[in-house]
Amino acid sequence: MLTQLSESLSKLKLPLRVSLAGGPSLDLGPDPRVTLEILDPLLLNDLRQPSLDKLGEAFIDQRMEVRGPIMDVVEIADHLSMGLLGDNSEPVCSRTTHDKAMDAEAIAYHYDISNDFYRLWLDPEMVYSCAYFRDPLHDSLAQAQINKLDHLCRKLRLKPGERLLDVGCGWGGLARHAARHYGVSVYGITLSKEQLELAREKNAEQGLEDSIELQLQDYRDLPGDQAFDKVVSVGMFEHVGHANLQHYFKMLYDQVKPGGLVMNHGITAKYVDGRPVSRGAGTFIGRYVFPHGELPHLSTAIASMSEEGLEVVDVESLRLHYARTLEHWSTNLEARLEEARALVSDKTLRIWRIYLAGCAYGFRKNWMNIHQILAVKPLPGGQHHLPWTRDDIYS
Ligand SMILES: C[S@@+](CC[C@H](N)C(=O)[O-])C[C@H]1O[C@@H](n2cnc3c(N)ncnc32)[C@H](O)[C@@H]1O
Repeated sequence: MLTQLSESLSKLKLPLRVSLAGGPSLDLGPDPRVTLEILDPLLLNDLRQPSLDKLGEAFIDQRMEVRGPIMDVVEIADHLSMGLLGDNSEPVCSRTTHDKAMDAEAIAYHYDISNDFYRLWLDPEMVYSCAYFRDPLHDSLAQAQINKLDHLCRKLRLKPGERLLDVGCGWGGLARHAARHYGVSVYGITLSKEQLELAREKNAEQGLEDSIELQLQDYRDLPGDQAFDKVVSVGMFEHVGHANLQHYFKMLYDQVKPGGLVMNHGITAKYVDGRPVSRGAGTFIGRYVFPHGELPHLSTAIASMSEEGLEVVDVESLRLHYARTLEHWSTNLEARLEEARALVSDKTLRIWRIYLAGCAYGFRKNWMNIHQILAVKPLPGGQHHLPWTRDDIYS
């Protein structure tokens, strides 16, 4: 059976061994670093057109076993796929009309799997978004996450006594950093019950309950009464969807006082129409990792913000920072697989292993980007009080 495939596969010259369980094997090049062991012979047919979603699915459904470092598995799977399919983007964009019930379900699917599982591979403050490697050679993940929290607070020019809204607050790392180091009071919202519980515990342990209030709330239920000096949203707008983007930015606009700042930090698509790249990788993420997630292009995000009256003042790409962050997360998880097995199902663990290593690879390859977009809500006369240079952020 393997011989039927050998002609198309062996011309790829990859450090890959393909084997049939208990049967023959085929080396596609010398010194294979990775082995794909086919457990279900029907899979051989799929290997003729090996899209990344099909390969990923075969792994999570245990129709195929992989051996070798997970980063190598992802890289070689991509070369295999590209060698046989070419370098195509996915033709269609998967878009949904999001409603609150659908989004709550999607968030529970991803975030409510187990706090202890996330604790295994995130930094101590459990920040679940791109870190900021000021010193790319020496910064640990923990240091880079502190750098990121501080970078956001500095860009937001937080001052003692101000009120900050954190939309999609996760386990509360940014709220605690801002309250402790910048003297602000924070109102944060999440849709994840598990996150909320642990975030509140962490706030209490650190004696910050008086300055931080966290609630289980959808961004569409915020009151819109301009009660906040600053608004921040980190790693959340990927859940909003193109159909709701305009409304989402209107909600952020409505929460902030005139003259206030809004920071949106999120993953953005490579292509302007938001279509995913890379032979099924986006399909896999949408199906198994972030249901109904959508990545708008930077230009779409900026256009929506502008339409809602937010004046974009600064944009920063952190693409390589996110590749590095995901490498740390993946390495941490790979080092603790036994503990992880006790916390989540085998299928979930396989999905998260592929997702972390695959996204590290994808950011490195420029399949998607991530941008911090800072905007101001101008005062009625059009002016604002931002400094005339950016020296204050970097001093
Ligand atoms: C990737 S996590 C980022 C968490 C946090 N900002 C951080 O950097 O660690 C995304 C967060 O967005 C929240 N979220 C997603 N959709 C939401 C919605 N419709 N309303 C409120 N929060 C939402 C999730 O519950 C989660 O807390």
